[in-house]
Amino acid sequence: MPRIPRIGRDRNDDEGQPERPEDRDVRDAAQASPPSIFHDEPASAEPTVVHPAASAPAEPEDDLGWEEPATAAPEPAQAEAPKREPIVAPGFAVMGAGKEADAPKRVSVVNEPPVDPTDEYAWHTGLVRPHGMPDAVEFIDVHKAFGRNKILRGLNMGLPEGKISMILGPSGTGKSVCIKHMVGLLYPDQGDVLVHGESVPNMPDDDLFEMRKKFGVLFQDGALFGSMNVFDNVAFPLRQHTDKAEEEIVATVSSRLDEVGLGFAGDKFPNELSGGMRKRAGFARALVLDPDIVLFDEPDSGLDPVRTALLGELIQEIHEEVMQQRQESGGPLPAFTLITHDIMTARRVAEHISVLWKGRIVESGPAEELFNSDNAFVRQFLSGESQGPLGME
Ligand SMILES: Nc1ncnc2c1ncn2[C@@H]1O[C@H](COP(=O)(O)OP(=O)(O)OP(=O)(O)O)[C@@H](O)[C@H]1O
Repeated sequence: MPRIPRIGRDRNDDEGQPERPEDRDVRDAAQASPPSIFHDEPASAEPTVVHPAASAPAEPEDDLGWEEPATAAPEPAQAEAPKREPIVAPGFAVMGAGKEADAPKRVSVVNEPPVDPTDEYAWHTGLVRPHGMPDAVEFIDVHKAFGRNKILRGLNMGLPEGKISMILGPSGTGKSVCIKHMVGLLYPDQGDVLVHGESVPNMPDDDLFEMRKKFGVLFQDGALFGSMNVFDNVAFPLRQHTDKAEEEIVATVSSRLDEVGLGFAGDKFPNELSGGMRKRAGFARALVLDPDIVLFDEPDSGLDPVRTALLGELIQEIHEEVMQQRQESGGPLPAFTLITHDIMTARRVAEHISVLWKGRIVESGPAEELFNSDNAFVRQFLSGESQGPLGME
């Protein structure tokens, strides 16, 4: 049985923490990593591998595999007029069926200024707008600190099944920390994280190991193993976590590589690929075990606007495809969750948005409703304005 990393369960500070999985080499990762979780380690940091083709690496061909974008212009957000929900006074009431539904319900006037502008949670209505689907992942009053640095401070958040959702929020607010809680690489100091209704922090190691098979994770830069070619990188979870015959592995990997437009690149090494190609290879690897939940940590970082738009389209296409398969097979509908700072990507791709700030949700709900929110923070963040509650602090 592979060793399950239990990061941050006993200690909260950086000093003296157990060795992080990110720091392990490929062999350790093979033993310790969940099936499709590959840590946020740029290929360039991997040990140098001399490969015939790598001795004089060709300039990465950025355009390989990409077709011309149909258009980079954003789709109209919705066909029908957005449904506006009443806004509640900051810090008081929550509508819908969220965990805060027991809070006193004091519905106030739309655009009411914050009760106390010096209150750092003045804009956190915590409004949970109904999305009509069960949650694949739920954070229930989660608190997490590293030493004195309190990152999650009472986080209540749901990520719906069958949707592409996004967690948006300022830098350093704890978005990546959320991903690590979902897959059991970090544990809450307080509160609970549920995946398909099961508590991750309370899972025995064997169950945790199985639970991780539900996830595919695409970390920034694809986090490919630099010592393996693209084919072997994508085949890695299948070889580690299934008993599939090599013939079946070849068929699965080839089909996943074709899907992401890298059918021709199986024998290339990560250092021969452009950033966009590495991300697509990482995406193919994240999908190879048919996960129920796919997590993308800033998939658009380092990509130009056109490649970003194309990656967004690819995510939508594959989500739709998996939706159809699951509707036919009856399995859980796929929950794709992206962490991004790119508002254009959010406008184009997101069906559900959670805005995270200071360790709590400001508002969450269907994307078109969030883009039409009357909350000044949400409005500022989703329009990228310099004026508003969010400053440089
Ligand atoms: N293992 C750890 N030990 C100590 N501090 C940590 C650890 N992991 C994360 N942090 C801290 O938690 C905070 C939130 O980090 P996180 O990476 O989740 O932010 P983020 O919202 O994803 O930011 P960005 O958008 O810039 O990527 C940061 O201050 C980070 O330094």
